[in-house]
Amino acid sequence: MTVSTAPVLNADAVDVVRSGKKLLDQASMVVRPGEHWALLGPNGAGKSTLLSLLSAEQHPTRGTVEVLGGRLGRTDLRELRRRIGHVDPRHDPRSALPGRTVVLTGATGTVEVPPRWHPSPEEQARSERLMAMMGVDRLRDDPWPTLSQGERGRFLIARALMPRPRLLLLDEPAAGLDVAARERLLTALDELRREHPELATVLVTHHLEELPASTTHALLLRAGQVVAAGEAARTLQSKPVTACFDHPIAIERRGGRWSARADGTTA
Ligand SMILES: Nc1ncnc2c1ncn2[C@@H]1O[C@H](COP(=O)(O)OP(=O)(O)OP(=O)(O)O)[C@@H](O)[C@H]1O
Repeated sequence: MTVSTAPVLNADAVDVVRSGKKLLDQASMVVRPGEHWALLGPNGAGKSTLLSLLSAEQHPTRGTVEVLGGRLGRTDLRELRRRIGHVDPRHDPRSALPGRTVVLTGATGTVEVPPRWHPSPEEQARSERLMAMMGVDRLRDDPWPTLSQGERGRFLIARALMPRPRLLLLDEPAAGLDVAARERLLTALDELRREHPELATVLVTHHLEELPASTTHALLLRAGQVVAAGEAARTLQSKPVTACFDHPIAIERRGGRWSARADGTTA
């Protein structure tokens, strides 16, 4: 089997200007199948803005963005969005859907269940498999409002995987999780990446501790500009991270995972 190396994402010299303010300034990023990118930067750096382009929700003001071979501005964004797995922590169904139904809405790309829509037996079976993989099958009947943040996060990853996306975008998936829930989530992401070697992912976070060991690449953003981008082993180093956060930060990598602390402090 030949594995395609054509980029899954290709943003080239992108500017985003809103209300006269440059939110992204000549930002470029290329993501290939099997790569797992971390998108890091301080508050207001432009991470969400970049993610909104990669998820085909916004157009750039200048520059070009290609997602799964479709050029923003020349492609039907709704059709494109259906092919992207997007884990958005703000996902908020209006009705108290059980967790299993929220997963099924990944097949329709909608927040609620469309009228008169019924899942096929294949969709039903896939949703069951994905809930089991994410370790939430025992919570399948629990209504969404009663689920904890960590449980919702895992349901949302299962939901995002329903259309078998080649690209999975994760917006701060570990935010607000306790340490055990975070570790379970990161282990599940490592396993997911092992089981689907062609899947590409982009994970946004403020915290290096929230990066799975399977992270292969990183892009550091500051004030809308790319400070560093490339292989994680080279990019997630004290010097570029210090420049990105404008604060002396020492990075350590142990057992594949990263940690950060203010430089110059004693342990
Ligand atoms: N529509 C808009 N008009 C003007 N400024 C905006 C608009 N949307 C976002 N901004 C500003 O753009 C900057 C980048 O925002 P963005 O949400 O992309 O940053 P972020 O890196 O995701 O931040 P955080 O880590 O705090 O979530 C911020 O200063 C924000 O206030």
